[in-house]
Amino acid sequence: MSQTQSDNRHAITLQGVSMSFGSALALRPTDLTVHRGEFLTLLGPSGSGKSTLLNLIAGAIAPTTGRILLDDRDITYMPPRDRGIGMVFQNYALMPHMTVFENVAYPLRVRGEPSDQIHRKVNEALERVGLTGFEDRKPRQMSGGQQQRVGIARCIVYSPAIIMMDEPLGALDKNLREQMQDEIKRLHTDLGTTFIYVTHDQEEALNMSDRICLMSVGEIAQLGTPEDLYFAPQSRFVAEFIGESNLIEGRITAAGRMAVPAGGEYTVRDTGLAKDTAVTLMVRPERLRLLAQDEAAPAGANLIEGKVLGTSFIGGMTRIQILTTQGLSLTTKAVSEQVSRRAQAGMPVRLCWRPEDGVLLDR
Ligand SMILES: Nc1ncnc2c1ncn2[C@@H]1O[C@H](COP(=O)(O)OP(=O)(O)OP(=O)(O)O)[C@@H](O)[C@H]1O
Repeated sequence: MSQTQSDNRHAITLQGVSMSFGSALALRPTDLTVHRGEFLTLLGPSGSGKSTLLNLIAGAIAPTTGRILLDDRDITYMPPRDRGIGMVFQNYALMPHMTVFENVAYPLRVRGEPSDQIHRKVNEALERVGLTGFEDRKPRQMSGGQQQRVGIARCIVYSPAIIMMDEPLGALDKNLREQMQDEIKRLHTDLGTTFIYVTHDQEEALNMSDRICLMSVGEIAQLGTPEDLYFAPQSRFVAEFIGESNLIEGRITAAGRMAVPAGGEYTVRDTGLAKDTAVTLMVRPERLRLLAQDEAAPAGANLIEGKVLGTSFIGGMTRIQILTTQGLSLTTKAVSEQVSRRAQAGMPVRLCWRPEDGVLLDR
C-alpha cells in the first residue's frame, strides 16, 4: 500500500446526497466516503445511478439534497473547473483537429502555464502512458487504445487531486481491456492519487479496485473490498451480481441449522436468526466440492447427492451442473483434469461444503 493510501483522510464525502430529474429519483439520499489515495469503483447495472453519482462529484450537476465535501471543503455548488478533479471519458473526448501534444497540453494552456513547463509536463505524461514519439499525430491516426492513453495523459498532466474515469475501456476489445486495466492500476499505484472508476463489468471491478461501491436502482447495495462483496454479500442482489452463486432457499430450524423444503437439513453459520426465519443460503461454485467416488466428506461438512446434468470446459476449470436428489439445481467448478474421472453427464455424484463457506441471506 502506498503512503497516500495509508493516509486515512477523506478525499470526498457525500452527506445525504440525492438527485431527482423531474419526478424521477436517480439517486436516493446517499452517504459515501472516498478515502484519500484509494481506487474506488462504482459498479452496477445500467440505470443504477453510477454516472449520476460521478457527475455530482465532478460538478456537472448539482444535487437535489445533501452536501459534497472535498477534503472537508463544501464543494456542493462549486463550478467543475475549480474542483481539481480530472475526468477520463469512454469516448475519449479528444479534439480531432489538434495533435496529441496539443490535446495533452490543453489543460495546461487553459491554466496559463509557461511553455517550458508545458513541454516538460506533456512529455512526462506521454511517457507515463507509453506514447513518447506520438506527439505530432492526430487522434484519427491512432488506435482506440492509443486514443484512450492520450485521454489519460491529458487528465494526469495537471496532477488533479482526484481522477475519475467513466467506463474508460468500454469501447475496447477484451484483450486490450485487460492490458489497459493493468496499466491503469499501475498508474494508480505510481501516482498515489484517489481514483473513482465507473464500470458495469464486475470482473473489471474485482480486478482493479481497493473498494467497490455496488449500486442498485439509485442506491448503494453494498460498499466493500472485492473480497467482501464476493465472499460476504449482504443481499441476494449482490450475491447474484458479483460472480456465480448457488442459492438454496430454506428455513432456520434451530441455531445453526437450516431445512430445505424439498428435503435435507444442513449446518449453517449461526448468525442469531430466529427459528422459522426464511433464508437463502449462498455457496460459491468453487466452494462446493465434488467428492471422489469412495472419498468421505470431511467431518462437519454438509453433504448433498445428485447427478451430473452437464459439464462445460472453461480452461483450467470445468463448470459442472448438478441436479440434486431434492431437485435443486447447483453449479460447481473443479480442476479440469479431475472432472473427466468424476463427472460425466448422468453420473451420480456427491458434493460437500463447509458450513463456514455458506453465506446466509435474510429474505
Ligand atoms: N438528465 C436526466 N434526465 C432524466 N433522467 C435521467 C437523467 N440522467 C439520468 N437519468 C435517470 O437516472 C437513472 C440513473 O441513471 P445513470 O445514468 O446515473 O445510471 P448508470 O448506472 O450510469 O447507467 P449506465 O450504465 O447505463 O450509464 C436512470 O433511471 C436514468 O434514466
